[in-house]
Amino acid sequence: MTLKQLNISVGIIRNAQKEIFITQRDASSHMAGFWEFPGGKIEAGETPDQAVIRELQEEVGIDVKSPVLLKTLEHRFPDRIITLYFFLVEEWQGEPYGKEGQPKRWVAQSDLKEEEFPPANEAIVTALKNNQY
Ligand SMILES: Nc1nc2c([nH]c(=O)n2[C@@H]2O[C@H](COP(=O)(O)OP(=O)(O)OP(=O)(O)O)[C@@H](O)[C@H]2O)c(=O)[nH]1
Ligand SMILES: [Mg+2]
Repeated sequence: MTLKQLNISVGIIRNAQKEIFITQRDASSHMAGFWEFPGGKIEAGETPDQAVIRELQEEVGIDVKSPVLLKTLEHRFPDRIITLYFFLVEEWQGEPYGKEGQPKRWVAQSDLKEEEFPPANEAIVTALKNNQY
């Protein structure tokens, strides 16, 4: 079996109080029940920046301005290999909400918990908790 290769852009939406907006993955999805940074698959012909802007409009209803790429990493799951582009989003228009009905919350950056996120997020969550970004 050949592994699925996916390229994913996600947005770390951070407000002036250093809180981060996270959403919970649907029960029927890959990594169901885990919390995530909103985002999704980069489509053919799209750059990672374009994908994060589109995904955050579709999933949380905001217009992202100047996303900043913090880190790129590859993660191998049993059934797929994903390349993740993590963008810091500090400028946007609108108020983020769970546009697809997904649970959401704002969490202080220092209170993020690695175990609430998919395993590929571990390093970036640790770095955020330690105020490296
Ligand atoms: N959005 C998001 N996906 C993540 C994160 N960490 C992580 O491993 N993933 C994985 O990256 C992939 C993202 O796909 P997605 O389900 O959000 O894709 P999508 O929005 O395009 O959804 P769709 O397939 O319903 O169109 C999933 O396999 C998911 O488990 C994260 O922080 N945010
Ligand atoms: Mg998604």
